[in-house]
Amino acid sequence: MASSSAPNYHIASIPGDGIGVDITQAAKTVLATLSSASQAFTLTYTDLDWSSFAYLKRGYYMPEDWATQLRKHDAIYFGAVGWPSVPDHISLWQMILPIRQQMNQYVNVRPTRILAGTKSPVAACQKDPKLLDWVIVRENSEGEYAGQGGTTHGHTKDAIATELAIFTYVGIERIMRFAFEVAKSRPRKKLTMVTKSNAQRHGMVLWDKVFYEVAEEYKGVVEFDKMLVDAMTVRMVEKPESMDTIVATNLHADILSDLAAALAGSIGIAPSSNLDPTRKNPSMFEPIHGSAPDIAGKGIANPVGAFWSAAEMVRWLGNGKLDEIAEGLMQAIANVTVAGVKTRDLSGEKSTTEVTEAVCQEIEKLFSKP
Ligand SMILES: NC(=O)c1ccc[n+]([C@@H]2O[C@H](COP(=O)([O-])OP(=O)(O)OC[C@H]3O[C@@H](n4cnc5c(N)ncnc54)[C@H](O)[C@@H]3O)[C@@H](O)[C@H]2O)c1
Ligand SMILES: O=C(O)C[C@@H](O)C(=O)O
Ligand SMILES: [K+]
Ligand SMILES: [Mn+2]
Repeated sequence: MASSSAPNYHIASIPGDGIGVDITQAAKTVLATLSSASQAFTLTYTDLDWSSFAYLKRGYYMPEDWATQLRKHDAIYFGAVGWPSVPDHISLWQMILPIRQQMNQYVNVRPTRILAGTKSPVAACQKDPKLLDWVIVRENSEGEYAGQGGTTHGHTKDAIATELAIFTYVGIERIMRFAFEVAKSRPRKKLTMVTKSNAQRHGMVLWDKVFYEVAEEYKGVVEFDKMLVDAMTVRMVEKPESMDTIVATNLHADILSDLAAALAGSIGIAPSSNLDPTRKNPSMFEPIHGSAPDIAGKGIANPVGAFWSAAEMVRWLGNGKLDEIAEGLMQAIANVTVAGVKTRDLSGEKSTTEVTEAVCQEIEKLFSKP
């Protein structure tokens, strides 16, 4: 039992589809152990069956009052959405993207580093895993994800379809400011801005301009530079140590964060925090990966990205008061990977459940009082 002074948080749990269900279950098990072992917080869940399965059965992902329901919670824990029997743009636009937009989660923080006991495909990082330690700050509300565009004559060969990339001064300024603050809070105090302003001459030019305006305020405090997104992929592979915090548009950061995860060893370890920095709406925590239909139901999904996301949720909820508890969970994960208890994507042979149990045991050891 947690001590009576421990804060209780209300969590909306949305496992979603495929391995989203397995890894959410695993994360809840680990969070329950963290709660009882640390006695520092408790969680109360609302389990929401918003999924592609439910959509196929009843015709909608989320009920009409979904936003009101979510706003009753302190945070949202999300698994993944998407299933082959529903077009991917339907599942994304009926669940994850409206949540990110309407909950004002305009920042998506995606840290990447090489976990102890795991191997990067980058040769230099195999010798020195510390070379790769990044935080990608993804703009989470605009760009190609603004939802503007349309199709006419869609049923004929005269079809026309547009996808408008939207960039606003306000949207760019707030993400740049957030990214500079992240960079400033980290030991290396370094920010790399990713762009494509050579080809995209309107939105991306505004993106660059606002970046340099905000940068003026951080001169001498944060070191900063600019990369075109195509060259960025090369730099990530060849000079990982030359970067620390990275800020990129919604689409660019979506792509770069999958690459970052693969360079760190596996897509299965990477977390993300969809944040409303104003704290007026619940923020949402989820691994960056999807529902992985190819391995769903096999019990082999790597739960580490879900655990790391859970650690970030605890950190966010505590707002400075639960950092040590979140670090404890990260330490428990590292102890487990170092011991070789890993899923197949990390060249191990353990199941989701075995990794989960091992992390719970480590949590209990770390927090047990002498
Ligand atoms: N935020 C989200 O919910 C989200 C994110 C990405 C993709 N999706 C959706 O998920 C579905 C599948 O997309 P996809 O295949 O492009 O991407 P994916 O991330 O689901 O899978 C890509 C590859 O990585 C592997 N993988 C992913 N997570 C893993 C884990 N935890 N452990 C071990 N292996 C893992 C998968 O087996 C697959 O081979 C689509 O419907 C897509 O729209 C949703
Ligand atoms: O944002 C997206 O495009 C969905 C998914 O790929 C993600 O990274 O969350
Ligand atoms: K996800
Ligand atoms: Mn993605």
